[in-house]
Amino acid sequence: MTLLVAGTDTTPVTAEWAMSLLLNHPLVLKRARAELDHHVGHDRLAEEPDFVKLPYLQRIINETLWLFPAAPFLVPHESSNYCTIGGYDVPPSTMLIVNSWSIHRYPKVWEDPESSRPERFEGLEGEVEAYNFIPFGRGRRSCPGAGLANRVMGLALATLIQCFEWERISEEEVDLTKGTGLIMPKVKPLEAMCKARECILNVLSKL
Ligand code: HEM
Repeated sequence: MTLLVAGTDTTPVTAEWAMSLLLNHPLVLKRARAELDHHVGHDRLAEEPDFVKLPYLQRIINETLWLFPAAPFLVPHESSNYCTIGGYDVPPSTMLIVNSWSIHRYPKVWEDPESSRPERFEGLEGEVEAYNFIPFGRGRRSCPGAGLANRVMGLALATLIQCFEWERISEEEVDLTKGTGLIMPKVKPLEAMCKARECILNVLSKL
């Protein structure tokens, strides 16, 4: 049951935030498409083994998880012993809630925390754990689906970017207001316009 609840909405919600950010930052979208065109080409869809050659796509995923972590308060934890956190004495059996949203936007740790810049993850591959980046939690109870979620998001975003031209439905930026709920949804579901890319019609017609 936990697997179903934790694994169903989190990934699509994150993909929706990612597409919303890309529509508001067409240059980032253009760069992601150029990376895909260069390393995957126009004769097939991106596959998992391609990911090592697609660092910018991974930075876009990281940036999305960083700005809009699907579980912004992780899952409540409980202290098993006396401990001290940030100078506070915490007795055993205390419910502890970690606010990843605030940690990700903490200006003493992250430069320019409110803006969307996938480039901030450049050079941090494999080191992000040391940089207060905890969209999947940390430690023994961290998300067991992190690897799967990263791969599914990678494949979904790569396919959407590779196969379609994307545009906002108006000049106005996509509304990035976050809604309430355990899994952070958008207040307004994303609406966008897309058109199949000429160069990929051949691949699409064989699906
Ligand atoms: C973007 C996608 C996802 C995000 C952001 C996410 C995030 C999280 C977070 C923050 C936690 C709590 C970690 C903690 O409290 O330290 C968690 C727990 C969990 N997640 Fe995910 N998750 C995602 C996708 C998935 C998927 C695809 C699955 C399974 C197929 C999954 C299964 C679980 C389970 C079973 C737990 C509970 C682990 C435990 O209590 O020991 N998650 N996830």
